[in-house]
Amino acid sequence: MLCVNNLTKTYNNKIVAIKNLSFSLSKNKILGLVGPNGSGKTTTINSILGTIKCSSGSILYEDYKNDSLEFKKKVGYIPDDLILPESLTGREYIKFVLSIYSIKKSDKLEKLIRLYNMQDFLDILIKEYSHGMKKKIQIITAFSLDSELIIVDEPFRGLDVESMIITKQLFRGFTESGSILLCSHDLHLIEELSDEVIMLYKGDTVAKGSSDFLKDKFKCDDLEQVFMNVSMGEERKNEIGEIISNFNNNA
Ligand SMILES: Nc1ncnc2c1ncn2[C@@H]1O[C@H](COP(=O)(O)OP(=O)(O)OP(=O)(O)O)[C@@H](O)[C@H]1O
Repeated sequence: MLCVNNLTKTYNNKIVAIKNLSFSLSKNKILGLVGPNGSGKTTTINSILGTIKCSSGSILYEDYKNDSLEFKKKVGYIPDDLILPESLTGREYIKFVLSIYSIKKSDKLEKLIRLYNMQDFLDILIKEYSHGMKKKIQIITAFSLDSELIIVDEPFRGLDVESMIITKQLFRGFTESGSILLCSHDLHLIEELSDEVIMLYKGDTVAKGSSDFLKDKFKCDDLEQVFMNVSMGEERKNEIGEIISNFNNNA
């Protein structure tokens, strides 16, 4: 189980990017992390991964701190950015990452390659890949490792319809033994996949619970409406409504 307790991060410019965030993510669950631009999602992910130091709070996976080797073995990550070594082929890249984790042979790898239909592209340089192919290589690599929890940031961006369907099924299948922290601006996907959702706004946790709980609590039909409720004031909602309704008028 991942336990984040009172996570706070203040950057050097005094911006408090995340305030007292607490949650736990247990095995077999998908937790959706959402919020407008600048609400603290990346800060949260980077703090969990230990790539930035939090100002206060604690982050544990089981009993392991996030700077431990055990934590890094158990917690995987698929970033939103397509930062990949462009001068390697897909096969070389996967082999390189597996070697970092001392994995000589992954039974899952061949299945994942076939799942994403990437067998004919593995010996091509990554710089020649399309956006979606890069994303697929990131997903294939991450799911080839022995991680128990995978943090995924906008995993569907750039994927074609078939790959999106496959990825959703892969995520659900993965939770038979593991867990996923899913960060996305796509609230329909978040609602479809997540057991629990955390909504951030300017670093604060403004909503937390299952989609059904949140829809009930805020008397909304879907998570987009909940999001509008918790991350926009009435004034902003009215302003948007007014601009849209007058958009095609010359007035
Ligand atoms: N390295 C940094 N130094 C100073 N301030 C930062 C730094 N990184 C982020 N911030 C600030 O922290 C706040 C949260 O940023 P963060 O990147 O975590 O948001 P986010 O929810 O991931 O946004 P987005 O949806 O745009 O990716 C913002 O106000 C941002 O300007």
